[in-house]
Amino acid sequence: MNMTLPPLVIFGPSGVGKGTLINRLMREFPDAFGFSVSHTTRAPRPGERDGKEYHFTTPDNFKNLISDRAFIEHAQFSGNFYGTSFQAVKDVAATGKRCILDIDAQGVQQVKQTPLQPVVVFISPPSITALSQRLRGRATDSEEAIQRRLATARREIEYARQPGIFDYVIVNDDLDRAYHKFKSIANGEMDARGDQMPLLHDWNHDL
Ligand SMILES: Nc1ncnc2c1ncn2[C@@H]1O[C@H](COP(=O)(O)OP(=O)(O)OP(=O)(O)O)[C@@H](O)[C@H]1O
Repeated sequence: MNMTLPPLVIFGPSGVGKGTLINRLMREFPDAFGFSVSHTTRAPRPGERDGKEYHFTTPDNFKNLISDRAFIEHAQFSGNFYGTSFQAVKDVAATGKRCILDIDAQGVQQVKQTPLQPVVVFISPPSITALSQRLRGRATDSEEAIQRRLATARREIEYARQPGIFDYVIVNDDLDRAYHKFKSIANGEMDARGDQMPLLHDWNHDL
């Protein structure tokens, strides 16, 4: 059934719970969903295999792929290129799985310009205060990194608020409730429903 479903694009601010929702979906339906293998120009870390964790490539080759329009979306982070190729998404579809793309707002913009017709899901925090608490609760970042993530979050949310960006929004308030909605959208159920975009007007609270 999933062979006919277009790629599922998930985006939302860092710390909102995208990974948590996707991991749960993958655990419940290990055969139904898959991730595409991205290209990168960064060096492989010990244990990483070419074609498994990433397609490792040189900056020159990466630039050639860009000119050949091989990428659905690509971006540069800390001096390295990263990209998702059309071929990588096709490779997932060829296994009979629905491809999940967890990308940022800039990537969403790029994917929406391709003929893939992805289903785009924005994962929203119930409030900015909750988002900042989750980032702190995860305890993976310094205070400076958290402030940077919150600034980026603001841009992601502002992008998502523009008309016509997402097909569904899911407010990740109660995890079980949010997952239930996420699962029905991911499975392409006819009666799947998203949430309303929340106001998120608590930016200026003490975060
Ligand atoms: N509904 C929820 N209620 C409370 N806490 C949650 C909920 N969903 C996720 N969390 C917690 O919030 C933190 C951030 O979640 P997660 O790492 O999945 O976010 P993310 O959107 O994938 O972030 P990043 O983009 O940085 O990878 C984790 O500690 C997770 O356990």
